[in-house]
Amino acid sequence: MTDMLRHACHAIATAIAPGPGAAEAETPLDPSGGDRAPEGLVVDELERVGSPTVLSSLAVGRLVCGDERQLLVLKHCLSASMEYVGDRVSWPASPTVLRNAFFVLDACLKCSKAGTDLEIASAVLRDGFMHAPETENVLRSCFGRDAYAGATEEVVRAVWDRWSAPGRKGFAVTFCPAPAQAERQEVSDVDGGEVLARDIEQYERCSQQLRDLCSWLAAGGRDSRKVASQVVVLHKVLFKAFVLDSVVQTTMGREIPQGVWDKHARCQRAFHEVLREVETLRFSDTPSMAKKKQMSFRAVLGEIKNFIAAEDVALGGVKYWKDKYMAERETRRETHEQLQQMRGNIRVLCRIRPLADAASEEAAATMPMPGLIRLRSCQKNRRTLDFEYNCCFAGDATQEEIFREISPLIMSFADGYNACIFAYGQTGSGKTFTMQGPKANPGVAPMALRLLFDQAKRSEEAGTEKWIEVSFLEVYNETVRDLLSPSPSKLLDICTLGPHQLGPNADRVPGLTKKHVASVGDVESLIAVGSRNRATTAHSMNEHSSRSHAVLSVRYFDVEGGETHAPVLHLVDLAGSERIAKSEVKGIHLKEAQAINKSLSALGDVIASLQQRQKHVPYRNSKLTQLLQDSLAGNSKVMMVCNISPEESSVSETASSLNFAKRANQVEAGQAKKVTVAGRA
Ligand SMILES: Nc1ncnc2c1ncn2[C@@H]1O[C@H](COP(=O)(O)OP(=O)(O)OP(=O)(O)O)[C@@H](O)[C@H]1O
Repeated sequence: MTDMLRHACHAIATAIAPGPGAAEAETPLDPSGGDRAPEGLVVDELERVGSPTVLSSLAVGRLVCGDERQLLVLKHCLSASMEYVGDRVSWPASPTVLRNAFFVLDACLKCSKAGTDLEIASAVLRDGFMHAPETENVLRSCFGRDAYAGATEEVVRAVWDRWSAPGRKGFAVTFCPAPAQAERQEVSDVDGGEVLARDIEQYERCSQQLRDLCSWLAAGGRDSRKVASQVVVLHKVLFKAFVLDSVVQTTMGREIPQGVWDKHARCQRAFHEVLREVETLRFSDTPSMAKKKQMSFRAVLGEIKNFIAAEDVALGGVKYWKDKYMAERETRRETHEQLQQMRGNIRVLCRIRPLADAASEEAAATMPMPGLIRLRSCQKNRRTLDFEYNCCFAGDATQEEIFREISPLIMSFADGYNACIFAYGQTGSGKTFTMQGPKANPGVAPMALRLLFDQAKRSEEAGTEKWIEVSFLEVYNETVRDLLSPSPSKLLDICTLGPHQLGPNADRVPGLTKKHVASVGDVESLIAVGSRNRATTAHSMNEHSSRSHAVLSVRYFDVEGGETHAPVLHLVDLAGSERIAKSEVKGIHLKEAQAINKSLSALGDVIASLQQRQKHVPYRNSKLTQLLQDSLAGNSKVMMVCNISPEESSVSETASSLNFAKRANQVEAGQAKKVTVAGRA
């Protein structure tokens, strides 16, 4: 065993088996460490050991121990070594990493045991040792050092020749030992304090790593289930570099210079190239793969979020990181959407109502960044709770912005799929405002119908026949009332058949009035009539509190190619849950409040059993769940609008609504199918 190897093994033993006596260990490496997948091992060690010297020594140790699965280990160790060489090891003043990296190559070439090592070395040279400014610098330096004479020099020359082979794009340099001195000087200057120059090198290195990943994917990595973890690792490297940068800039009290912004943009582009590459490899074809990818994003986003939270990255860094977070979040959001569609999840949209009295109170529910709702506790310890959703709106969001998020669902309904949108939330949180809205500022229902009429008009111009029917009912004190009937107090029954037993032509509520509507004006007048008939009352928390759950159902008939599609859209404005002690209701209103809370709790039980995929789902426990069972049991695209109040006095109700929304979002109802009926219902 050479001195160099003894030194390497000693370092490995110290790093891998810390503890009494470890430092004196003479045995180089426990080969059983190789039981894990090579990539995992390197990544783990990189995280845990965190020392480039030890890491490159690890490569040496593994090589000499004759581990059969060395190719990937070598590749990773080499790239890790290069990373550190290019990053912050001031070579050639810190030659250990370099020496070890080349020792690996050298040993591979020299040692011809059964040809394996030679093959590995050739493979590393052929595929693994990619051209990058840093590796080029390393090679250049080797020519100028006596220590790398002999076999290593041959390796270096082999790599060089491969890089400079005719036809190789972007590599027009011819080797000459002299520039090595100049390069060395340049790098020393970088280490001497040229932060920006170092940064550029760092970013370019990251970009190069990303490009290498692309090559790796294209060269066969596509079969590997490790692609996701590779992306995450590189992503982390990239972001750590960015954060370091921001911290340095910020703590130096400087503005982030334009060059750094440009680098960020470059690296981001490189990262997106990799993502596209991953896409073209159809990595997200199956739900399980899509889920993996989504988890990768989540890991990265979590990391960024932590960085943003860190006080170090105050000032200028924060803006940068917020932008970064938003860009990444958008990518993740798209993946998440795809995944949710594949699984038929109940989608969730959260909306914070504006403060009722903004002048005298500070909001306890805020949206510090897109997709994140932060709840500040009113307790003494002032804890905060974070809730993440794909789609959140702060108090200043307009009705149009909310509808923009919902309109794809309405289009899908017009395309033949059942849909259900229900507004959930504490009393006074803005459900009716969101679903119906005042005349001058219409909400989801009027806007959805306007869109449907536009759609119907366009299709009719193209020669297909459409017509729309609406019905409007309420569930009040566990009774069903027809809000469009001339005698709205007449009670109706709900069909007791199970969710999959009811035919597409059948009505869940037989005898319910259905009105054919020809224009938005028709619908608005019907909604006005129904709303007047709806039970509302005033209590301490809302002047016009709805005391019932209201369901506006729209059936959209579409005759196309001899087939009639007649999907149903339910627009549900639930009554608000309330703490009876807080709303101070008595008598009949107390009974109403109890009925509302009971039915909402039945809805909670249904959601919980759907989420846990229980065999029995207790739809029959309330009129509300009996009515919604067709939508919740699958075959319908469902969206929940979770309305929340921002006041500090509502924090516990808000937390419970947000938790409910989380559970609802986890319900996978399965993919909805187009609804076809035999004829006009
Ligand atoms: N986004 C908003 N912008 C402006 N005002 C709003 C908004 N959301 C709600 N409000 C106002 O807050 C009050 C309560 O809203 P709303 O009646 O819609 O609540 P709710 O959740 O339907 O209550 P309940 O369950 O008691 O019926 C209303 O005066 C409404 O105009």
